[in-house]
Amino acid sequence: MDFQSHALKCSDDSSTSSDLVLYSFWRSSCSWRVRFALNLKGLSYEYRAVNLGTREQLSPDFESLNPLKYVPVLVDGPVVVSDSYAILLYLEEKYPQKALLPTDLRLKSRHLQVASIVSSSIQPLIMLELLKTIGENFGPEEPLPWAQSNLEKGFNALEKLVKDFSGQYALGDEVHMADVFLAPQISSAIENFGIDMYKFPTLARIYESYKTIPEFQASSPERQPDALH
Ligand SMILES: N[C@@H](CCC(=O)N[C@@H](CS)C(=O)NCC(=O)O)C(=O)O
Repeated sequence: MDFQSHALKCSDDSSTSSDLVLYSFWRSSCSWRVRFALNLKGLSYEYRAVNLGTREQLSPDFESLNPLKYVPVLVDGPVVVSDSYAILLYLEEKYPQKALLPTDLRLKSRHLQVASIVSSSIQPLIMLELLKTIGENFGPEEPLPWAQSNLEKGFNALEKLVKDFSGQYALGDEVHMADVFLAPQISSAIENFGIDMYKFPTLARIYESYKTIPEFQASSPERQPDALH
């Protein structure tokens, strides 16, 4: 794939929302957050698959889009932004329809806290590359309990943070930023790491609600063009 041509195209300033391009990998939970948010905001976008299986993220062309060599990357005309948290804040400001952050500061801060816990204190500790390194250095039986204990530590905190605020979703009856981060992470915890959600009753309950949201369903890994079935 020619990532470079896109990076060059981004220097052209004449963009509209129809210029949105998302660099994504179907199984990436970080990409899933952005797909979910774009769907919630009703924004159409061009999907460009970056195959993490063949390490396409390491190509010089992709590196010119994101020097950290991770998906997701969103390109919006002249703007290139990577990192799901930054992308979410960018989308929120540029496309205020279907707000993902409430105006109430107390609630807003909790949304940011939940999103940040998922993206900084859970997902980086269970990344595939890290688990591979743990397996190679400490034995093949080590990665799974490592991942499970980090997921459970994070979910314990998240359960406490959402329990008294939750409604149909994490922090009320509207799908907001906390949900955009929680839904893919809970799905991955169950599907990839065998986490039993009974210890986290609020998270388990809201996950059942997520599964019925069309925008969440459409953003799921198996519905992406690069999904391997
Ligand atoms: N904090 C970043 C993390 C991005 C990230 O870890 N992406 C993973 C997929 S979920 C990736 O691209 N991994 C490729 C690699 O490890 O080389 C975000 O939220 O977007």
